[in-house]
Amino acid sequence: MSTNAGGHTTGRHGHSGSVTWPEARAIALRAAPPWPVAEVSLPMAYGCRLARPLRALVAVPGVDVSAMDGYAVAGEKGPWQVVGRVLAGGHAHDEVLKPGEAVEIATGAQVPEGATAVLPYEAATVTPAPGRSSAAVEPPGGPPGGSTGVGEQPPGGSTGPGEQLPGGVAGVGEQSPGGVAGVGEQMAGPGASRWAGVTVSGVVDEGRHIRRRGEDVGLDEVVLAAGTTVTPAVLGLAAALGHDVLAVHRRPEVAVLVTGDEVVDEGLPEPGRVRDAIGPFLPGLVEWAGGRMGARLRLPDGAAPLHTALRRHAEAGRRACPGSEGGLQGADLGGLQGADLIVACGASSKGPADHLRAVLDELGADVLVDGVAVRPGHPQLLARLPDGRLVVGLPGNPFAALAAALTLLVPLLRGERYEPGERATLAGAAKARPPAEGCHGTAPQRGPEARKGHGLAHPRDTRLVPVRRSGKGAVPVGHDRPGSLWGAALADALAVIPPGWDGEPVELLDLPD
Ligand SMILES: Nc1nc2c(c(=O)[nH]1)N[C@H]1C(S)=C(S)[C@@H](COP(=O)(O)OP(=O)(O)OC[C@H]3O[C@@H](n4cnc5c(N)ncnc54)[C@H](O)[C@@H]3O)O[C@H]1N2
Ligand code: MOO
Repeated sequence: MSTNAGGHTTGRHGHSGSVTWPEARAIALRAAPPWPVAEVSLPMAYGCRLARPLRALVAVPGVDVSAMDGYAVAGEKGPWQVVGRVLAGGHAHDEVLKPGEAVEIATGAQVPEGATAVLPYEAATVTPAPGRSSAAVEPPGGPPGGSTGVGEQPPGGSTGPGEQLPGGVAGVGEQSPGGVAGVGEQMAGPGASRWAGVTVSGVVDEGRHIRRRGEDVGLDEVVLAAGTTVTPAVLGLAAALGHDVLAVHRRPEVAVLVTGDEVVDEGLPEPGRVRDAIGPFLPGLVEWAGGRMGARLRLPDGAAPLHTALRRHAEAGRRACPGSEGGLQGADLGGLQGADLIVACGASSKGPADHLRAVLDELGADVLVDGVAVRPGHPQLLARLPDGRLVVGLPGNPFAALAAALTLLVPLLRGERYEPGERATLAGAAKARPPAEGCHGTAPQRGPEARKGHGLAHPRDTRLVPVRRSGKGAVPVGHDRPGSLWGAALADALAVIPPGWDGEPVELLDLPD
């Protein structure tokens, strides 16, 4: 037996056959398989982890483009003769720009070969052709409602030759929304006569406001490592780099078996019945931990229904393997055919209706965790079926089930992405209910130790205590009986209190928000 950094002993401990809480979590992490890889469309990849590094299928930008609305000019000194216009998404200017020439250009439009820099409208002085009105250089159809075309008189003043247009008033980009200059319009060639004699001047630095091909991302450059979680930004980046599908470890699908003849799914439970309080919290927890919620089946008490459901799942798994034929029809599989992992709620303890352990044995499962020295949640199970699929057994008491899910299920679903929680001091520990004698805890400690809050500790078992983070540390919220989720609903974390805890900072396990 050894002691880890959190002060827990590791190895078999506490209840017969059970392992310590840190060891149970470590076993689950070791058991987490790399979930199957699939090529999925971008929206489907959201929340999954990349199975392969993300490479750029195209350079970004793909060609040299303008970073500003203005004029692409050739040669370092103006004035430049305007010879056309290029819009984003339109035709490129098909001639090499000669020194002394310029094209009006939109942000994102391809910069013509030969261009030295882009002169933004704000820095440009446009001079109409001598003896021609500004209308002569208007784009076809004239400027859109109120905006000023190149060389047109700006509001509130006359535009004499050489006068600078007000920044942003005239612009290719402004004309497009008005439908004046269609996307792709290019005024080189015959249309260039409209520009005859129009010049533009200003001061440019070589290369200024030109985004060069591959400047953001080079062709074939690796931008993200395998294992990266696909966030909204990753989806946008992948699209920008030319991807329509991504190879991801698809999110494991979790099927849930809810046992218990006394458990009802809706309405007011009659005396002797209880509402299912575990089924409702699992979908959110599974999604939060990176899984996908699959089928939920209600099973009557008894070994046979549990045996049948798990055996069918194993057969469904074999059918799902490439090359396997025959077997059960989809309708017979009870919705378990897609599941990578099964969670069984209840039936994990030692009562006459608690058959999970025996059924797993009958099915030849390898039981990896059979009870954990933790309160609440000690009758929790982790087993691997002969086909490799994992079964997590959660206790029937709802808060115990939540604590067990955070112990085994979340590490299994997160795998390599799992990170232990931060450490925090425990404040106001007196609010927490000291563990009661018996199966759910031990007698509270008395004296100065208890006043420091050490009464929360159990001599042999870890305790998981609902807390809320505050400026003064984590504050136990109370209401933490195994059968009630009240405390967990008030809390934002479970404090992990090691056996024999003496007041040092404790790990906080996040609760799903
Ligand atoms: N002789 C022993 N008895 C018990 C032990 C033990 O070690 N020895 N452990 C106790 C602890 S701790 C727990 S937790 C429970 C776990 O029991 P099971 O996992 O077998 O679950 P059940 O017996 O079916 O139910 C326990 C309790 O929870 C209620 N329940 C069950 N399912 C749900 C649900 N989906 N939603 C809400 N409530 C549910 C059920 O009605 C029972 O009250 O065993 C102790 N006994
Ligand atoms: O799992 Mo039980 O207390 O530990 O409710």
